[in-house]
Amino acid sequence: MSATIIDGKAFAAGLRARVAEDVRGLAERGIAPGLAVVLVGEDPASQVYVRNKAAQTVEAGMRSFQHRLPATTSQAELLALVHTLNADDAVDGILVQLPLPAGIDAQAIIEAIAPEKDVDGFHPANVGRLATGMPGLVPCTPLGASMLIDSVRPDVAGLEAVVIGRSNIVGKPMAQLLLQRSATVTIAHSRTRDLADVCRRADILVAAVGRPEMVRGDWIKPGAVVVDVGINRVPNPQAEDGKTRLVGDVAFDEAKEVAGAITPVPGGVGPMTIACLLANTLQAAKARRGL
Ligand SMILES: NC(=O)C1=CN([C@@H]2O[C@H](COP(=O)(O)OP(=O)(O)OC[C@H]3O[C@@H](n4cnc5c(N)ncnc54)[C@H](OP(=O)(O)O)[C@@H]3O)[C@@H](O)[C@H]2O)C=CC1
Ligand SMILES: Nc1nc(=O)c2c([nH]1)NC[C@@H]1CN(c3ccc(C(=O)N[C@@H](CCC(=O)O)C(=O)O)cc3)C=[N+]21
Repeated sequence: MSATIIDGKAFAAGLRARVAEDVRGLAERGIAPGLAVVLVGEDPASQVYVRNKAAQTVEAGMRSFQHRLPATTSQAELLALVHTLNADDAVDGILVQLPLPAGIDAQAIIEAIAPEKDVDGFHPANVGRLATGMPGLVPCTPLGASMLIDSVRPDVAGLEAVVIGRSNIVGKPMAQLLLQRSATVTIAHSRTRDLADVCRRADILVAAVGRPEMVRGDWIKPGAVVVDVGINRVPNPQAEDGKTRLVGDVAFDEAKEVAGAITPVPGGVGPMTIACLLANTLQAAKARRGL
C-alpha cells in the first residue's frame, strides 16, 4: 500500500486565494492589511523566506513592509523598531524572523510585539489564549499542519497523536491544537525513551525535530497520518558543485509505504506556513478594526 501524498503546495495556493478574495472585499472599504517582516543579519535561507513572504503578501493584495537590519543591530535598536511598528496604523502584522543573532534576547523581542499584531502567535498572550481555548493568533506552522491533517482525517477525536519536538514555535502549539480536537496527545523530545516505540502508537505523527530523515518507516503505524515539519538541507550526492537538497525529518520513501497519508518536503507544511501567515495578517487586520 502506498500513502496518499498530501499536496501542501496546492492546499496553500487555495488558502492564499481565499485570503486574497477576502482582502479584495476589504479594499472596497478602503482597508489594505499590512505585514511587516523584520530580518536581522544575512542568513541566506532566511533571506529566501523573507523574499517569498513579501512576494506572496503582495500577491494576496496586502501591503508588505520589509526591514533588513545588519547582524550588528543591538537589542535596543530592534526593540525601538518593534515599538514603531506597534504604533504604525498601516501595520496589522509583525513578524521578526527567527533565529536572531547572538546577543539579542528573542523572548524579550517577542514580548515587545503588540499581541494583536503578533501574526506568529509567539507572544505569551497568544500562547495563553491557545492553551485556554480563547480566540487569538495561532502559530502559522502548526496551524497549517493541522489544516493538512483535517484534509485527510477531519475527526481526530480519541486518536493517538504523537508530536516529536517541544519548541514554542512548532511542537508545543501543535500539541495544543491536537488536544483542542480531542486527540490523545504525547509530546516526545530528545529525552524521550524508546522514541520509535512511542511513534508506533501514533495514528497522527508529527515530526518537528530538525534531524534529516530520523523517523524511519518501521516507526510508523500502518495507515497513520504523517506530518513532516522538518526542513533540512543536506548534501546532494547526485549533484557536483556542492549543491544541496531539502529533506524532512521523516525518511519519506520508507514512510510512504506504511503511512495512510504523508506530507512531502518540500511541498508539504512549508508552503502552508506562509499561507497561514497571510491568513493571520488578514485576521489581525479585521480584529483590529472590530470586523
Ligand atoms: N515547515 C515550516 O514552516 C517550518 C519548519 N521548521 C523546521 O522544523 C524543525 C523543527 O523546528 P523547531 O521546532 O524550530 O526546532 P528546535 O530545534 O527548536 O526544536 C527541536 C525539537 O526536537 C527535539 N529533538 C532533537 N533531537 C531529538 C531526537 N534525537 N529525538 C527526539 N527529539 C529530538 C528537541 O528536544 P529537546 O527539547 O529535548 O531539545 C526539540 O524539542 C526544523 O527542521 C525546522 O527547520 C521550523 C519552523 C517552520
Ligand atoms: N518568526 C518566524 N516565523 C516563522 O514562521 C519562521 C521563522 N521565524 N524562522 C524560520 C522558520 C522556517 N519557516 C519556513 C517557512 C516556509 C518554508 C517553505 O516555504 N518551505 C518550502 C521550501 C522552501 C525552500 O525550497 O527552501 C517547502 O517546504 O516546500 C519553510 C520554512 C518559517 N519560520
